[in-house]
Amino acid sequence: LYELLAALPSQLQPHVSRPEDNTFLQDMFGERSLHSLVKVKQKKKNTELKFCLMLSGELERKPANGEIKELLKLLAKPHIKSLLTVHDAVAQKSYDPELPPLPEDIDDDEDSVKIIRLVKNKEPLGATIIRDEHTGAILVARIMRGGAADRSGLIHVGDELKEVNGIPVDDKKPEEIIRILAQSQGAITFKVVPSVKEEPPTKEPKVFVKALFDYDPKEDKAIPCKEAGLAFKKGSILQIMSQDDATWWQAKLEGDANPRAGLIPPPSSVCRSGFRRSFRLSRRDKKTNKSMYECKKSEMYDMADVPTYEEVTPYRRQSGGKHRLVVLVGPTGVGFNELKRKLLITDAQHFSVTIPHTSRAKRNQESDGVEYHFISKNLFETDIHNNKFIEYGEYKGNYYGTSLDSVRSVLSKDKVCLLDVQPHTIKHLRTAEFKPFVVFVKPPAIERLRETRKNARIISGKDDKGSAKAFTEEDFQEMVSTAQSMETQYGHLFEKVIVNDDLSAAFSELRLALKKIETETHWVPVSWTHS
Ligand SMILES: Nc1ncnc2c1ncn2[C@@H]1O[C@H](COP(=O)(O)OP(=O)(O)OP(=O)(O)O)[C@@H](O)[C@H]1O
Repeated sequence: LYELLAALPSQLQPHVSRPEDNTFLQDMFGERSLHSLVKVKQKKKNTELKFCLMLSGELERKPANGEIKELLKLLAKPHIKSLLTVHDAVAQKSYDPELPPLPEDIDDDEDSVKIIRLVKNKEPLGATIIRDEHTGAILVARIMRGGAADRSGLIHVGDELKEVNGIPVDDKKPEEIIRILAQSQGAITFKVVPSVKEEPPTKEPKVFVKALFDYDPKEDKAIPCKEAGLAFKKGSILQIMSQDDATWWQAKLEGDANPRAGLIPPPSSVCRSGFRRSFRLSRRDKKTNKSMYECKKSEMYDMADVPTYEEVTPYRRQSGGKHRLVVLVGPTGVGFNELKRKLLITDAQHFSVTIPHTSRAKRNQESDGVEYHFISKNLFETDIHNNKFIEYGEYKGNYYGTSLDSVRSVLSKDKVCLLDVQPHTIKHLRTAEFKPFVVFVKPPAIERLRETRKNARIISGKDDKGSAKAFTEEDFQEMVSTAQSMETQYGHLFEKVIVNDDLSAAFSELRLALKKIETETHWVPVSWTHS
């Protein structure tokens, strides 16, 4: 290149008619710095560091202007020099894996055989295998989305595995093959007969669900490969990566950097066992459609009733938009009044509570629509009949209740409505209109209740507010056990659990949670955003 550059002006001369062109070419190819650069680059093992040093030399000879000075200063910095030294050291190494030569004994007739070479690091391959019951062939059963096998694009579901690292696998059990794979490091060679049908690459699906139960593949006897399972907790957000297989879905935990999906049980295979409402996983026998797992007859509730997954989507309240209804649930006496009172004191403009209805007669000092909406017994009963109440009850022959309209009235004033209800009413409130944010207020351990509630008083009965008494040991026990059963039965509906141990800590936690749902993006059921 250097010689060519030197020879070019004279070589080109016969083809140039105008003298200016000639001068231009002479100047361009005769330019000293161009020659230096070519010289520098030509030295075969030239490194970036040397290149820069030579460049600096070149630059120093130029008339100094601001930019040249700055460049020289930059190139002289020890950081740049060390960066280049490191670059050179790295660039000279070869990082390609050293692959063993291809096996020579490939049968020419077996034109459908594919030799695949994968380099395995510590991560698993992300594929499962199965023995075909009829042919006895070892087949690739699943490719985990985003795993090493999937990313290679070389292995597909249905491929028949013939050899691993030259070891024939026909006579091996899947477990033995897995052991061979687990022991292999670096390059692994597979000999496979590709499946006839090649799956078209699918786009990454964007379906998110919230898990409504805990799942641990280690405890699940039905999963074909425990390592391929994805453990999650009630409330986890999962991205469903594949539902192609009706017996096992593939999913990733939302926000998890690991690209490899794991197996999760599809909703149809989750059943409830016992009154504890713990979840046991079952697989159904394809022929008899009977559960292969023992879900006793008495435990076989309506499958649709078992909370499994709920499709969710990111949601953010538009500024100035309607607030989500804040629903507090928990055992009586746990501290709703206290928490609501504190919120109302801190910001009465922002928070509000509903005004209940009653059929009892108005007292002198009371006014309609302030303490209560006073209505006749007849009208109260008609309203009950027309499902106007979220909940209602009778006390000393009078009705008391909270109406849906009383909630609407608060929300329409752009205020946050604080409502405490029995947990069984949550499901009626879970609509796009109310988008309830359900907070479970949980009592602390009984020892802490005894300590913190020494001077506390229960306000029993809504009418005679004077009759406040101290908590008894039975009250504490009931509070704890009610909380426990509420959590098992309705836990999947709680978006936030706050333990009311230290009151001010519980209050701060509640305030922060409310602030977050007002201002930040969070997950809500898809159905709430469709209306
Ligand atoms: N974290 C706490 N520490 C100490 N005392 C508390 C705490 N939380 C609430 N209390 C006290 O417990 C008593 C009952 O609280 P509160 O009236 O708020 O309960 P509640 O859940 O609203 O009851 P109800 O369900 O009967 O309306 C009150 O005396 C209150 O001051």
